[in-house]
Amino acid sequence: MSGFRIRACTEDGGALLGDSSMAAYRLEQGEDAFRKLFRLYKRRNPPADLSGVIDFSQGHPKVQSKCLGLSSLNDQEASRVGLQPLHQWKVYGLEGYPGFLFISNPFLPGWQHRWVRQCLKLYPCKPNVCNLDLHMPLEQTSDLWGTSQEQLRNKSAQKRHKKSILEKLRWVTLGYHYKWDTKTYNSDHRTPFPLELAELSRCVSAACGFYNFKPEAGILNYYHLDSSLGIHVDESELDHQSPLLSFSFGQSCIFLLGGLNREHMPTPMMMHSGDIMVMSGPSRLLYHAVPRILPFPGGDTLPPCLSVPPSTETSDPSLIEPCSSLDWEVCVQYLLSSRINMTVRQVLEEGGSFSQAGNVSQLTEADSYHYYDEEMSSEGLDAKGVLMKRMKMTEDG
Ligand SMILES: O=C(O)CCC(=O)C(=O)O
Ligand SMILES: [Fe+2]
Repeated sequence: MSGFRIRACTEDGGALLGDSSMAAYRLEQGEDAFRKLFRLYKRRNPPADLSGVIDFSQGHPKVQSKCLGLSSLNDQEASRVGLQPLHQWKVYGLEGYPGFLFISNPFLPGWQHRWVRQCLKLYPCKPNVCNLDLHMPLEQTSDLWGTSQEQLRNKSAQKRHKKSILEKLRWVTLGYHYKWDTKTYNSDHRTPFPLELAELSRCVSAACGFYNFKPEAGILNYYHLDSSLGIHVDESELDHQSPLLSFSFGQSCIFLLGGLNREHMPTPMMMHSGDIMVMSGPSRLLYHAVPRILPFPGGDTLPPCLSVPPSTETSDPSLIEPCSSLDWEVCVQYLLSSRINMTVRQVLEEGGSFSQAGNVSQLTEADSYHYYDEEMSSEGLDAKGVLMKRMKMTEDG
């Protein structure tokens, strides 16, 4: 064990972990700090002490409020994608993480609903790509919403609920489609990036001072209560100067933000429905992971921001249409035990192309996603559709 690991445990770990977590936290030889903390928070029995997990909406000595330049996004642009006026946003930075911004649910009441509906009803449709395409015929994956909606609507009435196909969805890729096996994007595998999601991303990135951000690729992750996302760095994009944006909806999660290597003690934080993270500058290539999904306390309920009815406002119907109450019923049943995350990335540098870059894959372990999902693992595939043989080797990142 290196001296650095011991220091990380006693200094950073002491400040961030609650007492009982600290007792459980002792680095074993050969286990890096990130993996150790990942396993700690992934554990359900006995449940981990969450008192050291930063909740940005509750304040914390390491959290600083940030002011954004108010002229970077006007109220009308913001409202077209369901965002509050910029002066109402609560934006935070985190000590020790320059370039990292956390925006605490800036969505207008009733508007997250439209994004959830897009993620469940629209974005899994062709030509977008999803995990189910890897092991199901096209006829079965072409209309996940259509095949699942009745089953989901009746979910609460059923004693034993048979999983709908929509509940087997684990990821969708948009724009330049990420190839999980080679860990690359390709110029010849690109489909149109959804306009309204591009606009949402442009609004958020401009608000944070990134005026030239080009939303070129999206990875949507669909989590259930037993899902986690393994330790990784998002470095397959050829452009690392642009921010990576991350939007969360539904149940909350613990997100671990680490350093440039896995020996660096990560910081655990909550991500709630509507929260947005921006990883930019020195924080763009940090290790991170989602060890745990946390159902809203009390069970069988949604967080308050999703318990309001969907907004019916139609000021600019062409951008994102309202979520009907019929569609919302299906989304509610889905979200009672799920979290959806959308990440948006710029793939190419300004004026760059794949041929210039050579599109050479950097096959590093760091970049691989090591999902673990109890149900999917029983089907012999992990959430990204990678064979379990590989999963077993890397199970917890
Ligand atoms: O679900 C999250 O919050 C993280 C997703 C993520 O890291 C990714 O898709 O690369
Ligand atoms: Fe990531």
